[in-house]
Amino acid sequence: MSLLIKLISASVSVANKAGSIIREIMRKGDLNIVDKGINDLQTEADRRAQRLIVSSLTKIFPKITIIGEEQLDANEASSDSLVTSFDNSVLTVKCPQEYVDIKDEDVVVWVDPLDGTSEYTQGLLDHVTVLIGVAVKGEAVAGVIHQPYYNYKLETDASKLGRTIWGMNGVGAFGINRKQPPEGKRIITTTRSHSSKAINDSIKAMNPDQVIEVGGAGHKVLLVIEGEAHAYIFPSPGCKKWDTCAPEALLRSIGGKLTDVFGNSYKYDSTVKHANDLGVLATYSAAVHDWYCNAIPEEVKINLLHKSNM
Ligand SMILES: Nc1ncnc2c1ncn2[C@@H]1O[C@H](COP(=O)(O)O)[C@@H](OP(=O)(O)O)[C@H]1O
Ligand SMILES: [Mg+2]
Ligand SMILES: [Mg+2]
Ligand SMILES: [Mg+2]
Repeated sequence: MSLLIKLISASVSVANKAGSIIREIMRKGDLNIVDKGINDLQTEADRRAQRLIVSSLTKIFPKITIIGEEQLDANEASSDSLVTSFDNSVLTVKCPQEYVDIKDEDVVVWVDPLDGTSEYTQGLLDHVTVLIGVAVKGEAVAGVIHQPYYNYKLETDASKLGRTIWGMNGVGAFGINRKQPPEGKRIITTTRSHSSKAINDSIKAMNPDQVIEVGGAGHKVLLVIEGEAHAYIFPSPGCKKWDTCAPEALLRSIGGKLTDVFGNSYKYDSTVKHANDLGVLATYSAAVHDWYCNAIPEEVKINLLHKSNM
């Protein structure tokens, strides 16, 4: 069994339990919110989900570097029992030849225990995802996106609540049906809680038919994959490597693309800067990516570049 398939399989299992914790904390209603900066919230769910994910994956893969969004006291153990099981459906997949021989030290796992925290605290629950991204030699190769409240408005059947999607370069994506967005239209999805003038100016320059403002990098990439939007536009600083690693890998596995505003892929090795200073641009197909890239005003791009060098 290849290391990568085992790692994705374990990530799917632990992401599912992290989702249960996120639902449990919301049900009990004690979110214990702190602001880490300006409009940068953290709840008990972010903390508990990250402890579970990092401790569980570390137990199985002690030599792999794992980087999580939340800065937590390393001495504080997970209060939840660890997940050391493997998701069987992933284990049946054949690892592409190019990844068969990768070593622990080639791998970095990027964990966003709860993406869309702002929306979580406001009760916009289907914006929330758990993101586990796997980078190999600096490249986003596989991603797990768990959406704990998928179907929560439609379903009364608890067994249908939530879904887990995963994808790997050279293998494809599972748990989601890719759909082409409507032809002859331009639908853009973007942030609802971290907007800026640069974002608004860029969207205006794209002359869209519709703009969907929702929370979460993971959630917006799912909208792009399911054909609800043509592109996810965020020409602003604020997103970090744990926001984009899993979404980038998942998108790539189905022929889409996630880059900075210049069209360059981000790197995900353990020494990279965590901030995605040059913004995020994601599209459903690599063929349309350049159009969106070129439509972002030059002034917006230059400003991002200047700020990133400061
Ligand atoms: N200005 C900013 N400050 C802090 N985090 C930001 C940010 N802009 C974007 N992000 C983070 O990027 C992710 C996607 O943002 P958005 O939902 O606004 O599109 C969120 O992840 P988290 O919810 O995991 O923190 C969000 O916090
Ligand atoms: Mg956060
Ligand atoms: Mg996030
Ligand atoms: Mg988060």
